[in-house]
Amino acid sequence: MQVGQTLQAMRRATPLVQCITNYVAMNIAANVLLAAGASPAMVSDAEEAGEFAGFADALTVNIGTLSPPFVAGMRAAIAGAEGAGTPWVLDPVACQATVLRRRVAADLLALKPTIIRANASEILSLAGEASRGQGVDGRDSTASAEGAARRLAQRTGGVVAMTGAVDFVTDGARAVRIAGGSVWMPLNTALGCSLTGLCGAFAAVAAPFEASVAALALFAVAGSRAHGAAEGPGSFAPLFLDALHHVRPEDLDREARIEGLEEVPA
Ligand SMILES: Nc1ncnc2c1ncn2[C@@H]1O[C@H](COP(=O)(O)OP(=O)(O)O)[C@@H](O)[C@H]1O
Ligand SMILES: Cc1ncsc1CCOP(=O)(O)O
Ligand SMILES: [Mg+2]
Repeated sequence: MQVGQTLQAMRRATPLVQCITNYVAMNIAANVLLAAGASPAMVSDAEEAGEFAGFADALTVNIGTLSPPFVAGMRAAIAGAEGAGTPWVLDPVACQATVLRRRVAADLLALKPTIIRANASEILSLAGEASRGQGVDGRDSTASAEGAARRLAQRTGGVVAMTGAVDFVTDGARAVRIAGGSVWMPLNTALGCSLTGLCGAFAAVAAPFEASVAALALFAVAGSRAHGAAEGPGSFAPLFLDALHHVRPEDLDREARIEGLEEVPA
């Protein structure tokens, strides 16, 4: 898969990505998008979110710090994105944890996100299966949730980009696994949320499956590079931002560890 070409297209476009994300992630995700080559804007109030989504290049919706005003903003923005034919990405943070989260995640899922980016525990919950997630932290392996991810993709017609020690991306028929990254990534809060934003940036320039693979591969390669120079989660964070910025398209093609899987009938 031509992930390098997709990275080049994303950087050339510098896509405007509207991120409705949580209070924890706002600053981190904005810096991740800027370092990678996109243009983030954290715009979530219902009074302007729909208007903004009408001209943004992509929208991402994250339920990390849920409240009624956020939900109203999400709904307005998704309507605006759909009206403009703009791709949108759902990040169902901790959707297994509470009644409110399960309900809002199910409501948003019914609006058919272009891409769902989540950890394995969240994917299992969205698919209606038992989840061992602890709050925002995944506690299930992606290997145990590949079937759930495929079923979810088939049900929604979107792409599922599931992350963990090994990532798994599927559109219900095609699937790949992506290796790499660092054990210090889950010890840096909001990196998953930031990756959701990056999926939006790539979805602005590529089809959802290819966009998801490129975004996750860039994270994996940058994470592996930063791991080599870091001493722990603290020193990892700035090195990871630098790596996101410095990975060139040809580096991504060379270093990405993407395993294509056999296609299953949709
Ligand atoms: N044990 C691990 N080893 C390597 N990379 C990991 C590991 N766990 C998560 N990652 C990477 O961290 C990023 C965020 O994924 P994840 O932690 O699953 O999301 P979330 O923060 O939403 O739970 C992804 O790029 C993923 O590949
Ligand atoms: C800690 C926390 N609490 C509510 S949202 C959030 C951030 C979760 O980020 P991620 O899912 O990327 O780990
Ligand atoms: Mg998350």
